[in-house]
Amino acid sequence: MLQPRLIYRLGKSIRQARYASTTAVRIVEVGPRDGLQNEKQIVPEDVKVSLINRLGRAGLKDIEAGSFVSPKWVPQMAGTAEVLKQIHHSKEIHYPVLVPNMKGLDSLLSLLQSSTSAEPLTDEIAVFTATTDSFARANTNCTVAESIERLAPVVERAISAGLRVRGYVSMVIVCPFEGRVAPAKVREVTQKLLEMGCYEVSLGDTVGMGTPKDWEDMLNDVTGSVNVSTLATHDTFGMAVANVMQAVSMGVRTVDSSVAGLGGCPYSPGATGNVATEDVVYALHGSGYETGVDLTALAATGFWISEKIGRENVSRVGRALRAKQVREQSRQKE
Ligand SMILES: CC(C)(COP(=O)([O-])OP(=O)([O-])OC[C@H]1O[C@@H](n2cnc3c(N)ncnc32)[C@H](O)[C@@H]1OP(=O)([O-])[O-])[C@@H](O)C(=O)NCCC(=O)NCCSC(=O)C[C@@](C)(O)CC(=O)[O-]
Repeated sequence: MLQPRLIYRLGKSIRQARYASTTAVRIVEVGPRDGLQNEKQIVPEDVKVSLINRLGRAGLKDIEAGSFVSPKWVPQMAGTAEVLKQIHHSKEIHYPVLVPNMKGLDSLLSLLQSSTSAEPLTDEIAVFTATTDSFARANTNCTVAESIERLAPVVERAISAGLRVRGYVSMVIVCPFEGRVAPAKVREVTQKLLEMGCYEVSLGDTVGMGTPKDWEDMLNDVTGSVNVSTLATHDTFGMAVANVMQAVSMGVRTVDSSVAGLGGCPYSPGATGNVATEDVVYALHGSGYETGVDLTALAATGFWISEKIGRENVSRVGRALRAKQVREQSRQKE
């Protein structure tokens, strides 16, 4: 049974999601976590730190800094505590970190308690679950129901320690193991995360197969009862920018994306990176929305990190801007 306070909060959120009239869109940059977690090589901590600092200078206000997950499962995220200690903290920026269980929260809270930094190292965690048991098992070694049970006390304790908590639901359109996912399942899991105390829920098309019509149908169902203020859409089939614009046209005002299109999910076969932040920012700015992000500085950061880790920059906008820059430079030399 929902508590009255919660019903009010959900009711307010539905209105926000359905009738959002503001043109401001918040970008949650997930490259340093969702991007780098999937690289074959372990990216050195100083590179992760520089990446986060550069993204902050490009105007991003929410930058996922890493994970407190098991290093046996995702070795690429093992140095997150050091990264949090070394980044240049800005009061205006949130640096959420992924936490899968109480052990992860214990590690984070002891780090926060022992920190002598003037600024808190982070004020936010993100917890994650999925719509299907097959993916939940592959990603976290438990079913969806068990993950909800595992996360509830984590969320409660994080909130009482003064942290805000964001929720993720993976596989909101198609699951690589179980096929098409019913919107009702997305709604059910999203609602559970909100009832637990998550302030917002990110809906992830983790294999990136969804089309704008799939997103419209899913959001129409899910926004019937819960807040969907954010979404993460992977770009495997090249639909991600169109899907973002579909969701924004329906009132969604927070979008997760990854600079240079870095990454993917290590436990989702075939998933490529999240949609590139450069592509989302270009589409939004060109459609009358504001993000506060400096596209030129962001595109330069996309190239910087791609070169550092020897990976192709998959941002179409980043590549087009660079080609334009090269053309202009050679014209000046003539
Ligand atoms: C959840 C577990 C831990 C269960 O994994 P498990 O093996 O069932 O856990 P366990 O409790 O049996 O522990 C196994 C070992 O890991 C250690 N351990 C256990 N927990 C921690 C911890 N927090 N930090 C450090 N160490 C930990 C624990 O101490 C033990 O060490 P041992 O005794 O063998 O030496 C594991 O499955 C895990 O870490 N999974 C995370 C996988 C992951 O990070 N996936 C990527 C993120 S999700 C994603 O990308 C999707 C998203 C969010 O972007 C949205 C979208 O796009 O769809």
